[in-house]
Amino acid sequence: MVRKLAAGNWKMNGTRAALAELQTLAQAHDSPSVDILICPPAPLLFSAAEMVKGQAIDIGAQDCHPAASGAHTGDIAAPMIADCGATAVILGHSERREDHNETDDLVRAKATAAHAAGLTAIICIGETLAQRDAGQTLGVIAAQLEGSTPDSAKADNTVIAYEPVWAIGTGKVPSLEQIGEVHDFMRQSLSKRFGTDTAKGVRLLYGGSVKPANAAQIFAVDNVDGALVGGASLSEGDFTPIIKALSDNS
Ligand SMILES: O=C(CO)COP(=O)(O)O
Repeated sequence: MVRKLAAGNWKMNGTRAALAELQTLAQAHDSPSVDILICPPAPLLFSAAEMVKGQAIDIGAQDCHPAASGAHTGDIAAPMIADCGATAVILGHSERREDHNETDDLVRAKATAAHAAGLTAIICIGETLAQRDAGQTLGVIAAQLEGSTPDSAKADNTVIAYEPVWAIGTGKVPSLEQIGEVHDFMRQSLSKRFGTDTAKGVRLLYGGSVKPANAAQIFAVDNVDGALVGGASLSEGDFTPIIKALSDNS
């Protein structure tokens, strides 16, 4: 059984003052039975990583460039993220696919760069409501999973987050059957491509309106190994019950 993962995506929220929330979280979870990852905005990466040094919380970024360095104004390379003390990077979030026209090919290149820098790539995939309504969910998931996951993926350097676009920040959550169907499908697809051992070890997170009130039910679904949490990760008071629900389910 894999170790469960509670990951918080702060998105474009938080200045240095928000690090107090991280400190409270670190104090509250001295030796948790699940892995905890916080992904703050890039300007906070170094301070956040310094703050949690020696504690049971890891820090991740929210994007990286596919190149290791070069003339790419405003971008951040994977080795720079590692140099800050972060250990992971979220890639292919639907907000980046939408805001920056990110394609599966680009996400795959970024994930390859993340792996080369020793980072865990958290690859996000998920269907829109129109795609779900048209019965295309598993087709979309298959294409994004195949297209965005590089050959360098291994159990210990890759996490897949299923985030239905229509559930992000909306308070709407798929039914437990719908979540289970996609997670089972992702596990089977990974198994076909990478073999059973790797597929079993890659953690599959659910993301989209995970809150203290619905976390326990979601974590009870087969093949859900944790969550990628947006809004509810911004306050320790909301994130802690989600971590607890996950650890109760481990
Ligand atoms: O996009 C998400 C995490 O990456 C989910 O965001 P919410 O938890 O705010 O719906």
